[in-house]
Formats: sequence, structure tokens, C-alpha cells
Amino acid sequence: MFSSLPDPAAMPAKLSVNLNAIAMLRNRRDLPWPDVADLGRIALRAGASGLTVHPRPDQRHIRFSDLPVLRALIDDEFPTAEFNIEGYPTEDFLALCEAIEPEQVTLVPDDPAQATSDHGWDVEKHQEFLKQVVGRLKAGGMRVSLFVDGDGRPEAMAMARTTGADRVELYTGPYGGCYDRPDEAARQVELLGLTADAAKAEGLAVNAGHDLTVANLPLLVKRIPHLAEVSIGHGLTADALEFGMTETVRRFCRACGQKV
Ligand SMILES: CC(=O)[C@@H](O)[C@H](O)COP(=O)(O)O
Ligand SMILES: NCC(=O)COP(=O)(O)O
Repeated sequence: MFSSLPDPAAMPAKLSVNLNAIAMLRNRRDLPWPDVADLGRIALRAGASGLTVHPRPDQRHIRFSDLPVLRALIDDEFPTAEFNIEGYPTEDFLALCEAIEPEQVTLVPDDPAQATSDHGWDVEKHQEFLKQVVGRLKAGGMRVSLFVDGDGRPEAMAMARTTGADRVELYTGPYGGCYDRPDEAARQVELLGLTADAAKAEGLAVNAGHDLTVANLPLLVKRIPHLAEVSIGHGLTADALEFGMTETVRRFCRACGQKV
């Protein structure tokens, strides 16, 4: 069912640490801790390749004021790390990206009222809009990734390519939700794998994220040896409470196949 031989050309997936959950914890009080930038620094020192944030219009997690601080952290202390900003491309979001200039923007079709992201783009329906947004962000020097469902449909990846996006990010929520159902997890990872194969055939690099954990990463990276990056927040933050941020980032890097 899964490809048995590793791709010798494949590099282990990079880990981008999503700071939304830490910001949400901070926002419980009108106090500046836990400090999002301090935790981002610890994550990058421990071996993460980048930081991800998903600012939402109500700023219930990351605040807009966090963005320049995180940009400066990467620029001043970790110049090879990447900043990934995720979100729905409103005019405000696009202007924010143009001001901060993240290395990567991940476009997500979420509604402001949604608790969290729970589906990828219907690229066929939004093709013209996405083409315009992708073109604008790429003109600003940013890599663009589209959040897509990992449902194994090759035609969706062909559509994604027509927008001019560089990458797709596979929505791994349905896979993450199978933590106690190994048979269904195997089915979901195969669908993700088929989607990733189709994306690769279209010349799109592949990221993945949502509800990934140390336990479910190894099967994902085995099925998708060309996986470029995973962005992880919820499960990683939960583990950081138990093991500390440094040890947790190392565990996640190892689960990606990195030697740390
Ligand atoms: C795009 C995506 O999958 C999300 O996982 C998201 O970035 C997580 O953000 P929250 O933790 O704020 O729900
Ligand atoms: N892009 C997905 C992401 O950044 C993190 O999602 P989660 O690990 O918080 O579910």
C-alpha cells in the first residue's frame, strides 16, 4: 500500500512551528506571557526551520502587533529560517503580508467565524480570484501555497497549478482525527499520498498541516517522501507543556525524519 523504498533524492520535511496556540494562551489575560516571540526563539534554536502564524480578523490568537516582532526575530537571529503567514486573502490580509514580507503565504479559505480551518479551497470555483491573489503576492516576492483537501483527486491539483501557486498545503485534519482508528488512518494517508503525487506531477511542492503529531507524522512522511514542510501548532504546543519546547521540537523534527 505504501511505497516501500525511500526516495534517495528526498530531503526530510522541514518543521514550521505554528504559534497560534501559544498566542491564544497569552490572550487569556491582559499580560504579555507566555511570550510568543520567546517561544518562537526557543523553537528555532531547537531546530525548527520556520514559524507559522494564522492571524484572524478578530485577533483571537496571533495579534497583528506580533507580526513585526516575529519578522524581526527571524531577520535578526535566524536569517535562514522562514516566516509563513496563513489566512483568508482579504484586502487587509494581503496588505499585512505586503508589509511583513513573509517567505511564504498560505492561502486558506476560512470564514472569520470558523473555530479553525476545516477544508481546503474549491480551486475550480475560485480560480480567477486565486490567480489574481497569487499573482499579487508573488509580485511581492512571496512564495504562495494553497490549502487544499487531501482527497486524492488529481484534477484538483491540475487546477491548483493554473493559479500560479508554488505549493499546496494538504489539509491533514481528517488524518489527524483518526488517532484511535489505524485502519481509517491508513486510508486517509493513502488519499493524502495520492494528492501529493498528483501535486508533484503538476510541478507543485507539497506542504501539510493540521492536527499532526509525533505519533502520526512518521506514516505521513513515509508515504510522501517529497513532503517539503509541515506546520504544526496544536499538538506541538500540547507536547511542549509536557516535555518543554526544546525537547518537543526535537521530537517533531525526528518524526519528520530529520537527524537532530
Ligand atoms: C491552516 C490550518 O490548517 C490551520 O491549522 C491553522 O493555521 C491552525 O490555526 P489555529 O490553531 O488558529 O486553528
Ligand atoms: N497549517 C497548519 C498549521 O499551521 C497548524 O495546524 P495545527 O497543528 O494547529 O492543527
